[in-house]
Amino acid sequence: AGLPKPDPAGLARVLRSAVDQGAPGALARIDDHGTTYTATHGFADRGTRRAMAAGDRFRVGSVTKTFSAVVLLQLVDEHKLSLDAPVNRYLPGLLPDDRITVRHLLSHRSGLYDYTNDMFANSVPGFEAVRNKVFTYRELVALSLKHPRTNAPGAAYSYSNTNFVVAGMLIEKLTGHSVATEYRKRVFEPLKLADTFYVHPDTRIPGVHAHGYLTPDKAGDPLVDATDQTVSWAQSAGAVISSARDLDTFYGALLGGRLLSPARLAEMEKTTRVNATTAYGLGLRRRDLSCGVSVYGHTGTVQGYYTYAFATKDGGRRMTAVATTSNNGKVLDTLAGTLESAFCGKPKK
Ligand SMILES: CC1(C)S[C@@H]2[C@H](NC(=O)CCCC[C@H](NC(=O)C[NH3+])C(=O)[O-])C(=O)N2[C@H]1C(=O)[O-]
Repeated sequence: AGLPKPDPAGLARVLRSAVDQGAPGALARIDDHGTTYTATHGFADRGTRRAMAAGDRFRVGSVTKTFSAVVLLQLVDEHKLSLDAPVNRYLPGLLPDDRITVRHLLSHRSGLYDYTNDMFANSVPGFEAVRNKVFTYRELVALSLKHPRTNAPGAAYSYSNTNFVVAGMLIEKLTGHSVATEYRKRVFEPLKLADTFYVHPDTRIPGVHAHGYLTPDKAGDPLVDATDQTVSWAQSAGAVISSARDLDTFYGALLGGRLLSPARLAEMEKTTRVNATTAYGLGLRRRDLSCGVSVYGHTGTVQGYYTYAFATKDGGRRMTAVATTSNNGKVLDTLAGTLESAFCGKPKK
């Protein structure tokens, strides 16, 4: 309440710009206290030229990190895990520093190096080398531990996929189940997220979905259809598949207090400033918009898909926007404009 009305025309303009800047397709959905707005532009499939549909499924990338954080924070609520305990208490000998705590992982303050920096230094060859590979969690952690830590535990924010790979290991160790089972039992089923899946290591997106296209590093080279991949290089850090409707439902339920105790949700929203407009809590980003509104959610970048999925602090208004390319900074920056259209309304004249 008190928010400016959404600006559907502005939302549609942003999607058109994203497509003009190289995304084959784009979609957005706003759920605002019972009213839904959708917008689409371009193609879901360049081969068949099927038009983008607002209900198309897609890979959410690091939006997955909020799902993993929710499961771990539920385990805290169930007294099975302490945020300020050393990770090595639950996974003896895994990390080379007993001072790294669970909270450090979820807030990207552990100092654990992000192995994807090496993996995707050359975007297309890096992707082709792993798109059908299946990694164990320990293999991914080992790739990280080949490098020195980026900071002492808790000393600084430094985003790292490794943190949420370890989070997946914690979920499996503490529950005795796969992350797939825990996501399904604790989030997907209770919220009836019918478009949301964790199919790792299967490479296919179930049901009607948008194709995602990786932009090569060299200008002029053809886009690479990156739709089918294991996402085993990310798993609990990035392998969830969903839809705009389901991500709006998820962040609405999370911020509306349906998934965690008030105390745990408050801990999730306690943030470290990342830059002038962004701060990071526990598996949750806060973005401070031009109209003074702060929204909470996560962004995602996985080969072929950029995602923004954010909500107001009370979860009353949510927006998910997707562009079906990646490795294209102009598209990523342009797509951020959907947040302004959704939560700040028409630009002031
Ligand atoms: C912090 C981010 C941006 S990166 C992190 C995670 N995605 C990855 O780690 C994939 C990185 C390679 C993706 C690839 N890029 C290259 O290959 C570049 N050479 C492309 O664009 O398809 C995710 O998702 N997070 C984003 C987030 O949280 O917003």
